[in-house]
Amino acid sequence: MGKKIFIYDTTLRDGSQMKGINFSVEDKLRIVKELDKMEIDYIECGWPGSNPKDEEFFKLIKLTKMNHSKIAAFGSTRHPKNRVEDDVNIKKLIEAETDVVTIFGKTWDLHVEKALGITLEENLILIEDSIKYLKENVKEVFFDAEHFFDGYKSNPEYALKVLKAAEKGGADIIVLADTNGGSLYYEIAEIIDEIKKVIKTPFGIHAHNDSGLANANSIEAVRKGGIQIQGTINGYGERCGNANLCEIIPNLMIKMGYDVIGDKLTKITKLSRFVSEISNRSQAENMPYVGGNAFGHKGGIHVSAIMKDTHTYEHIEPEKVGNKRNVLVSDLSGKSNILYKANELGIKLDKNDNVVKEVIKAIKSLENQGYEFEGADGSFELLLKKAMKQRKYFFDLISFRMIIERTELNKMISEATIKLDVDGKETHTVSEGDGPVNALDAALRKALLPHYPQIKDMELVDYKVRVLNGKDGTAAKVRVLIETVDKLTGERWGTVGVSENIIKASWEALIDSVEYYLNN
Ligand SMILES: CC(=O)SCCNC(=O)CCNC(=O)[C@H](O)C(C)(C)COP(=O)(O)OP(=O)(O)OC[C@H]1O[C@@H](n2cnc3c(N)ncnc32)[C@H](O)[C@@H]1OP(=O)(O)O
Ligand SMILES: CC(=O)C(=O)O
Repeated sequence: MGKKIFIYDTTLRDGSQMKGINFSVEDKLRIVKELDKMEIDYIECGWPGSNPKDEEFFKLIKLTKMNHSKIAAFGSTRHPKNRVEDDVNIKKLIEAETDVVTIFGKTWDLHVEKALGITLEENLILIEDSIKYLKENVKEVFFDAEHFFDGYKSNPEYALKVLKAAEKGGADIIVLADTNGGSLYYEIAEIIDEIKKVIKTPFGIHAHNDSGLANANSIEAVRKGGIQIQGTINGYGERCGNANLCEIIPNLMIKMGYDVIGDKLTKITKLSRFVSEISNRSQAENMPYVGGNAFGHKGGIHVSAIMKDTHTYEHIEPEKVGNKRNVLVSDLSGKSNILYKANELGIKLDKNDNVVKEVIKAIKSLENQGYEFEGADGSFELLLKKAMKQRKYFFDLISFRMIIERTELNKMISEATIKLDVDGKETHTVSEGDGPVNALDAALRKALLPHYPQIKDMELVDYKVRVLNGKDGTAAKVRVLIETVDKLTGERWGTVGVSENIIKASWEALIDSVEYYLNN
């Protein structure tokens, strides 16, 4: 095992400074629990002096037993007008009774003079006395040197004086912050070489991603001897976000051999998705290591090669980070995509098999008409089974009719009437729904339930419509993608329909969804 690098997670503090993220106290407690299970060393949970929610959180977290992680409270150096022992924010930090307190202080002369409006000397004094006072009351105190790299570029002598003041105050770790995220990795390296000549205190980095280099800058700091990386799950954070721990941790462990989170790396994909869910954001599919498409292969040439050796188009085995490989079927597919997907379904096919050629031809032609099979694995499987003459049919549509009515009371009512042939018997049902597709779904279920009672366990969970040729206005073709779940097993499948008529496109996707379920 290599050298230990300490991870300081600030998802709950800097992560929550991202537009659209607003954690409740309960959300924070749930995330802390997961980060602790992942053996994250430090969890910065908020600013006790900032708002009542954070105050309440810090009261509750005291009652929570942690197995690995240390809890950190965040704040600033004392206000220039206050004596340190009278400063409300400093008092609140101490009252939080956390293992660690992290305070940030100004390092850039521009900020000292413009934002704080004090002299450079006064700033050195307030940094040193804030840290010294906290050290008398808290076990570990970290100093975030805000804008350190910009400060160094503006006035290197003063930026180093700030670090010396923090060291004199007794900071346990000095965290060099690239607050505006504008630094390049070689600048980080060059500047760190200079600070090492001046301070002995261990150092870490807090990098923002405004130049797209937060991860590279953090790794560069470690290469230069840094022992702590501050970052967030999924890279959430103010403006363009923070260094992304879901990318940095695998790099440190797999590529560089550091000791970071013990044997928990295989759980990092799950952690990323959990935090996305709690943050009410879709996980970025193309996120390295943990994204849904991080090991997804679409081009036929890629799929052909990974079937021979996965290293041809994968930098690591997906299992190392708890992710998995997936192959997509589209008009960029070759025979290998079809073979791979068939194999996943337990169907053995030969590359020269006519079925493979037939499916490829059908997919390319259907995608040309607007169908998309990447997100419609259920429809793809039906297509494959049809080509193999294995697809079973359970009902035939005779006709359907939709009525959409606006009542005098301004209520919208959707009603669907369906006539089906099921097992040679004509079935006629009517249902109302929240909207036309919901009514169609309800009428279809009503007709099929007496014959196939198992469909009560399937549920539509997502419905997406995309206009394919917008220039045709209301006559444009639309693609409907439906996602359905089996409530008993949790299995999900997607189906697709395309038409100029949104109801017809929905119907196609809907019957594929039911037929997929009944075929399996
Ligand atoms: C780089 C970072 O991400 S730092 C973290 C940023 N996060 C946040 O700001 C979220 C939490 N913040 C808050 O809830 C509020 O801003 C509070 C409670 C901290 C302060 O609120 P207010 O007292 O209303 O002040 P306001 O937000 O308007 O301004 C910040 C004050 O802090 C001062 N300040 C800024 N940095 C520091 C510092 N390092 N040390 C001491 N004081 C500082 C500013 O000069 C300003 O004081 P002034 O009003 O006398 O000019
Ligand atoms: C401390 C912090 O959040 C920053 O400097 O960006």
